[in-house]
Amino acid sequence: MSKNPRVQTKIKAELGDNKQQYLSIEQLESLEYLNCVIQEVLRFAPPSIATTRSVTIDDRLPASGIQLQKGDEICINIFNLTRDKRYWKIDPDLFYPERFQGEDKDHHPYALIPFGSGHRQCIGQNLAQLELKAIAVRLMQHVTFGDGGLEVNAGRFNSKSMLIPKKIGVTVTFD
Ligand code: HEM
Repeated sequence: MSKNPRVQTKIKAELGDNKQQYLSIEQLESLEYLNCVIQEVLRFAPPSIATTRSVTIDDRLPASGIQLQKGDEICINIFNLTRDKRYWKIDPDLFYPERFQGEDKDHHPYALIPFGSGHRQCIGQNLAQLELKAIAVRLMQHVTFGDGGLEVNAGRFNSKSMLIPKKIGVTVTFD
């Protein structure tokens, strides 16, 4: 957000006159641009960078022909999928929420799986997204984030199984 004042301005514009009050779940759900921003945050910096699956039968990957054995553990790299240029029309290294309103609206369903997929997908994903929206709205109703400068706000990530911001130093201005 601190590096994208344009995005903050658009969220604030979408909030319109809702500058003070708590919003209902229905109101939060109706904020289309905010929804794109949340999707873009989860794409650009997926908190879980990977998930795993156990192979239950001997199988072969159709495209590459790679042989899988029953009992193998497969790591599905959620982060790499979000940055794979084969699956995104707009440069995936760009933070650009509008992609979900246009060129990347119909992206491959498995190119963006921050909560996993299938019958072991995240049980808390709707709660998590609602919380993210509520927090983002409360912040955007009251403050604007600014770039704290290259030294403290260089971005980047540390990652093991979770993606942790490396250098985030922002200014906070009360509107
Ligand atoms: C931004 C927040 C969150 C992210 C990015 C996230 C991500 C994930 C991912 C990637 C998985 C593995 C899914 C798979 O392998 O297909 C998972 C599983 C799970 N998550 Fe979350 N999660 C979040 C929030 C939550 C919350 C708020 C809860 C509970 C209220 C929750 C509960 C669970 C549980 C119980 C599982 C295991 C499901 C199973 O194995 O059947 N998560 N989550």
